[in-house]
Amino acid sequence: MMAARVALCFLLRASADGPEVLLGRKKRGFGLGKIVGLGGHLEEGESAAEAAARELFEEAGVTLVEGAMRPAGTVDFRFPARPEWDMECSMFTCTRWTGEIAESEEIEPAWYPASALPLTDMWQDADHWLPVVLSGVASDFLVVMAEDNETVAKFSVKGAGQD
Ligand SMILES: Nc1[nH]c(=O)nc2c1ncn2[C@H]1C[C@H](O)[C@@H](COP(=O)(O)OP(=O)(O)OP(=O)(O)O)O1
Repeated sequence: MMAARVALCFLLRASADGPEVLLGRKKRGFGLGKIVGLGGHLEEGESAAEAAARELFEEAGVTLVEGAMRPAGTVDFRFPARPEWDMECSMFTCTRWTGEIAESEEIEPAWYPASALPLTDMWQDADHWLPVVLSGVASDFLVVMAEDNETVAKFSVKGAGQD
């Protein structure tokens, strides 16, 4: 089965205590209750960057400043026990946007220190790849979930990219 294509964008801002990242608690759909990156599925004819920008507007009410999105690598999420959940995820970071961050029906956004991510409330694979992404290193990751679709059976870095 072909993996669905999804895109995430991590908004970053500076604080006195170091960089912070915008994540959100999922209020419905896939990963309900978990804290996740903002984003979602690509629509027909959309690029990953276009999808990420659309989803950030739909989920948090912000408009990304054109040209301010930086490609931040990919994650190949595989669920061998549920192959229909497989996702090929393109990631971006962005430090410039307009509009006030607002809660939506899908997600409750909040800022977290990059050095103190809410890992216990995230997918269990996130601690393998999110700190790397936030450090500015663009890599291509492979995450294979175990039979329970929650624990990580295998994690690898396919190759280091350019940032
Ligand atoms: N193992 C995993 N770890 C993780 O941190 N994020 C994962 C993951 N597997 C999938 N994801 C993310 C990627 C993707 O952005 C998200 C699912 O996409 P969506 O939020 O768009 O799904 P939904 O079905 O809830 O939404 P709609 O497309 O709005 O119906 O889950």
